[in-house]
Amino acid sequence: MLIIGIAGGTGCGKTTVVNQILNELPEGEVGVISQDSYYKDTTHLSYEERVKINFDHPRSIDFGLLADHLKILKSNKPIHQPVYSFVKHNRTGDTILTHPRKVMIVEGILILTNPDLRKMFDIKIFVHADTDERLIRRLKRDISERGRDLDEVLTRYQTTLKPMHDQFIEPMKEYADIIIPNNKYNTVAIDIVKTIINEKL
Ligand SMILES: Nc1ncnc2c1ncn2[C@@H]1O[C@H](COP(=O)(O)OP(=O)(O)O)[C@@H](O)[C@H]1O
Ligand SMILES: Nc1ccn([C@@H]2O[C@H](COP(=O)(O)O)[C@@H](O)[C@H]2O)c(=O)n1
Repeated sequence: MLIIGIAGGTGCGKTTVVNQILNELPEGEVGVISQDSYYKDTTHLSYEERVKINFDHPRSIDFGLLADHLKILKSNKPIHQPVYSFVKHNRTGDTILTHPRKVMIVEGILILTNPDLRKMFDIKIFVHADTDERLIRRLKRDISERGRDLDEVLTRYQTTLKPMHDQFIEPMKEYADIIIPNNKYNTVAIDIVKTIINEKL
């Protein structure tokens, strides 16, 4: 199994890059795990308490469970990937049965901050988009898809998102094997990653 880690700040285009990679590759050969599925279970907290969580700090992620799941997949067994709700700020209680594939892609803002995970990735990719571009994309996406308003996104951006990005996410470029510039759609970089994957399939 080839495990590819794709990191980068919120709105840089990780999910889009993953979908572009999957597009045209043989169905059922490449699997995806999202770090978002591994936000810690916060059922014991009220909604008001959950809203205040710093979701851009590594401690918000259950990296132990994520690493365990990757090990299980590596041993050719399926996992139950939790489903996360950005509206409820919590896991839904549902899971998605995720089967091992020849290539597994793990994507998320903080996945390169965890040394155990870093060791498991055969290829580490960092997707870069400029800060203003990411904020614009995030604003549009969170308002249209994640049930947020302008004030919520901007307040979260100023209080946690930007400081956490500068402290934890941007420095992870150092560990990347490949950095994909993604201010514009980058078909050349996507084709290179697809070629690497096709060699493995
Ligand atoms: N290269 C790009 N140019 C313009 N818009 C993009 C680009 N990549 C992604 N987007 C858009 O930006 C938003 C955030 O992208 P997404 O892939 O969800 O980012 P991430 O997963 O890194 O948070 C989405 O609405 C997506 O359509
Ligand atoms: N309940 C939550 C959980 C996370 N976030 C934000 O999601 C971002 C990471 O997801 P991407 O798809 O953008 O990579 C992260 O910056 C968190 O702030 C949230 O808003 N609410």
